Amino acid sequence: MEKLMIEGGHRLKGTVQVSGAKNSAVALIPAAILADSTVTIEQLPNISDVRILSELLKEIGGDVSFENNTLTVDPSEMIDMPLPNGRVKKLRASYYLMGAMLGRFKQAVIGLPGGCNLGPRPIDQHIKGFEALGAKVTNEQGAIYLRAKELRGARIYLDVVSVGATINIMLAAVKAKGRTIIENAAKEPEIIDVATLLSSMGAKIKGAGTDVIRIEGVDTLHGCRHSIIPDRIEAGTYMVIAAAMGDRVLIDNVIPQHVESLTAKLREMGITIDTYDEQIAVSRQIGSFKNADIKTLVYPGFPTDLQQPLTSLLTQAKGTSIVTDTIYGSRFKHIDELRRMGAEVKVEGRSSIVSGPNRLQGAKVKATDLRAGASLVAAGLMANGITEIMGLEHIDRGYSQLVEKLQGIGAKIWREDLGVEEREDAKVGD
Ligand SMILES: CC(=O)N[C@H]1[C@@H](OP(=O)(O)OP(=O)(O)OC[C@H]2O[C@@H](n3ccc(=O)[nH]c3=O)[C@H](O)[C@@H]2O)O[C@H](CO)[C@@H](O)[C@@H]1O
Ligand SMILES: C=C(OP(=O)(O)O)C(=O)O
Repeated sequence: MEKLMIEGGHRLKGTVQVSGAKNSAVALIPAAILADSTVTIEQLPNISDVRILSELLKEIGGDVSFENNTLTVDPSEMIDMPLPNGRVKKLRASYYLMGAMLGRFKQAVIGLPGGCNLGPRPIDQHIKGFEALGAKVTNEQGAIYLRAKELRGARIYLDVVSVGATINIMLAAVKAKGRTIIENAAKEPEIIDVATLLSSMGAKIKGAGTDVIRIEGVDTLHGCRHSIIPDRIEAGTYMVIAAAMGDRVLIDNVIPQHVESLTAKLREMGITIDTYDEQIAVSRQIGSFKNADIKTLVYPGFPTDLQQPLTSLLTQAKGTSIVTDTIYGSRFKHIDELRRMGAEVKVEGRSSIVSGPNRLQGAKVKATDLRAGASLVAAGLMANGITEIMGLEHIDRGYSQLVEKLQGIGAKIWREDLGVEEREDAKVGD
């Protein structure tokens, strides 16, 4: 077990290469189950969520290899093996095995997912969708059992705009008989990416990226080759870090439109941002920048996944900022840790209220979830002295080569083994 060490206060300069999108990857990989021949996915991020899902596909009989960020899956020998426990609990996106296995085998048993603890994360809309397609769904001892004689297309109106439910219903519906219409669908870029892969496999999908998705079921899906979109949340995290500490940091392999809500907010604060076709340059003129209020919304609104990293930047802004999370009202576990570093932040209901500017001091802190980890990394880079971040396993779920990428732009950051006492503490915290 390791911890992350950061010596803060160093200015950053150079180019950061963004990896493939975690939230696409974790849906594209299960989607391969639906094909009858080899699916190749290129430019995947080398993160633990991807490695765990690859192992899960092996567990159900897939012939899987993951080398040089390219995953090859031959799904032809897969079976409908129950997965009630084990690896499925280590990540959120194992719920996509439900839609994909239901679509292929007409049945599946999948343990309720893990992932970031952001307060309640129900999957009722996924289940509503599966049931509308004709599946019987039960929860038996923490695992979801799905069974269908056949899947028939249906009109499904989502009560809540949900990324996971939209993708899961697409996965279950592409091989159902007849037409499925998903209304009030989520519009995140990752949904378009999954629809692109499925279409390359022979699926008939229209409207991905709008709030009405139409699917005509087909009997078979074939293998294909697909290249994933860049990770807009990883790109956004580096933009925030560059805004705090960057002389000029070029973020390469990004679709600027995907991070527009962040770009607009940073410009409002007085940060200089230049956008190019696939790159964004972020520079901060020496001196203070302005406070800003943030409200997270579904895409194309400000992403909840960037709320936590941005809060660290707001500790350096002049004035009071209010960060309201309308998606996950209790996504504020990073605040206690930021306070340990000297930040003046309080939480009221669904909002955190940040007073700045406030010089942060290095401290021993713990990442409680993935983006809490990102916010602590950002804070550590801004702080005076050394910051030690525990809970690295959360960060490793979503940031490929974090240490190397930050070292590449001049950050003093490294991994260290935990001491005996720290190992014991980490076990107690599990
Ligand atoms: C693997 C993945 O892609 N994770 C992302 C995905 O999570 P995930 O797909 O789990 O998030 P959703 O879009 O489903 O959740 C949005 C909101 O809907 C609620 N909800 C969701 C489903 C449901 O059946 N019932 C329900 O009430 C949730 O509690 C939440 O308040 O989108 C989130 C919101 O952009 C991001 O933070 C996560 O990084
Ligand atoms: C919440 C996140 O991930 P997950 O849904 O996989 O837990 C995230 O990526 O910020």
